[in-house]
Amino acid sequence: MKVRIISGFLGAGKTTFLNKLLPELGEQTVVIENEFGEVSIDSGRVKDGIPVREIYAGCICCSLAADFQQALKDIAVEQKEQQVLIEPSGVGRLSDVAKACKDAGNQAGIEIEPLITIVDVTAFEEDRKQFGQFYLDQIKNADVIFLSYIEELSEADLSVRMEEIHMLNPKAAIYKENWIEKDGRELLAFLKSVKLESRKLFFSHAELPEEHSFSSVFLESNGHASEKEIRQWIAKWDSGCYGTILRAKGIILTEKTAVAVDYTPYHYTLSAAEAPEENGLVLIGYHLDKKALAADMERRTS
Ligand SMILES: Nc1nc2c(ncn2[C@@H]2O[C@H](COP(=O)(O)OP(=O)(O)OP(=O)(O)O)[C@@H](O)[C@H]2O)c(=O)[nH]1
Repeated sequence: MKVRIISGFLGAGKTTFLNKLLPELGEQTVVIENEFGEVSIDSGRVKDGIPVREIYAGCICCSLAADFQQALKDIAVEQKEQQVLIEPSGVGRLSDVAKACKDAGNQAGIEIEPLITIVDVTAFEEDRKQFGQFYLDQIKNADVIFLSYIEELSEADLSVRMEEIHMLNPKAAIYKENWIEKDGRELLAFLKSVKLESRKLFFSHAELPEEHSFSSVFLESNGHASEKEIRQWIAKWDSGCYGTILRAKGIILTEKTAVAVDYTPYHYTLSAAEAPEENGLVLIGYHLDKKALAADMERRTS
């Protein structure tokens, strides 16, 4: 059974990348979605028809490692030919996820494909500064690196970023084009062209400094919000008055339709969506003032 891990920090583009690859991987593919938050949003974003196992409310690299290994072993027992795509939470350590796969694989005949990391080049400098080795674990342990939001950097800035990333992990193959514009066939061809030397995982065992400990909250919206109100929430998140919000996603019902919210401090989009099962947003960050966030949302939805 082949296993592919698609890692990357919060909002880097993991689910988008996974959805490009899926049509190329044949029918016997299973996705394992790991969400740090207590509500699983990404399982609903995976292409229709693909079985998804959800492991949420923690990370498969630490608190949920045992559940994760069991899920892998179960899949291996059910059908040996399957491929598994794993999307760890954006705040997981790739070294530990890969080790958990390796340990499960020793018992269940699992073959680990090149480890993929997606890096948002516009967020790289700031995230590296804030989260240090914890953040760099994903980059240092990647076999293949895809860069997102490259269209937002000048050529000169992009080549500086690429060089920095290369220096951090000289063995990784870096895909130099804008992968978001490519189809899955091309991305898979690149992945297959990567020649793997023996893989040695780098364990920094980096913990986040206490003041940066991540937490999450699900904000349920009981009524209808307007797009204007959603933009006002986002302006408040950006102001830092509720703590540091690093990621928000989910679907909010409006009077006429529903709006998918996709937020990081560097980019956000609001787009039309189908009515959701859960009318609300998952927020991940640190120093979150959860009470004030919930009160603000309640006050504004009617
Ligand atoms: N313009 C642009 N948008 C991108 C790029 N990469 C990702 N996105 C967008 O970024 C948003 C977040 O992408 P996701 O695929 O949900 O990111 P993720 O890493 O799965 O997010 P989490 O699992 O929540 O950490 C989506 O709206 C993507 O379309 C890129 O290179 N360029």
